[in-house]
Amino acid sequence: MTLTRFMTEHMPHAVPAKGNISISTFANSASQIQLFDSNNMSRQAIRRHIRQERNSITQDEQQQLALIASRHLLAEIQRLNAKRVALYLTHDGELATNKIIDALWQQGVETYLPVVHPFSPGNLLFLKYDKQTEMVENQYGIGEPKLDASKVMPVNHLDVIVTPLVAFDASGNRMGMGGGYYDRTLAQVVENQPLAVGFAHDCQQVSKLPVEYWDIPLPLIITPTRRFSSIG
Ligand SMILES: Nc1nc2c(c(=O)[nH]1)N(C=O)[C@@H](CNc1ccc(C(=O)N[C@@H](CCC(=O)O)C(=O)O)cc1)CN2
Ligand SMILES: Nc1ncnc2c1ncn2[C@@H]1O[C@H](COP(=O)(O)OP(=O)(O)OP(=O)(O)O)[C@@H](O)[C@H]1O
Repeated sequence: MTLTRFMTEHMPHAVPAKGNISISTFANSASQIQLFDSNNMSRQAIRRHIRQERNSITQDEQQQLALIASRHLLAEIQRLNAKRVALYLTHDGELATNKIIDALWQQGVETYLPVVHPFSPGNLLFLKYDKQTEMVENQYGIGEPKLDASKVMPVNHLDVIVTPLVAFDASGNRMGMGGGYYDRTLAQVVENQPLAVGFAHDCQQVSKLPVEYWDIPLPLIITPTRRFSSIG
């Protein structure tokens, strides 16, 4: 299917939501999703439960879901005319990014990956990632570009940060792996430059996340079936 035809057939249908968040369901998607009731649960308990859920998705399903979600994400990136996009390499059952990375390379969009900062604890650097990039494993066993100062892109020069997460809610609240890495990164963002886009499985949505003062809500979240947006 061509991308144009795909986009015409899969334009989301907006449904009014609480507050200023609009939730759209992509065409051909199941409209009823059973939300995990996270009320009164600790952050740690929610994290443990959702990590188990996303790790129980089979490899086949994961690839199918990632293909669908990647098409939606690619459409957003094209709509924004983004030239520099930070992504992540899939870990611990996260929605796979390999297809979207390939598509962006084909289109000449620059891609970047997070690198755990070597001496500033809890912080990330974003390094250019292409076919030639020399990779190493970080302390969590996730591949990252070998440190090279000439490959570092300051956060405010990125157009989009595709943000990994463990759990989210319909208000755009996000909870990650617990290191505060993306909280610190997103704290540097001014007026959605770059735009932080959550990318996650539907099963990672919970009814309501406990929010801490340092948590920064995501303006846009894409799942295989839905788009949660506070930016139109
Ligand atoms: N794919 C991906 N890359 C990413 C992140 C992410 O969430 N996903 N990060 C987002 O911040 C940063 C790394 N943060 C991480 C924090 C904890 C664990 C983790 O697996 N923790 C283990 C305990 C490991 C230990 O104690 O040494 C665990 O909780 O089981 C992984 C990544 C940067 N890169
Ligand atoms: N902007 C910030 N500046 C300093 N410390 C922060 C900031 N944001 C978060 N932290 C600290 O990071 C720790 C982990 O936060 P939290 O559990 O919300 O991480 P997370 O969102 O799950 O992880 P990640 O952002 O890496 O995916 C907290 O103890 C918090 O105090």
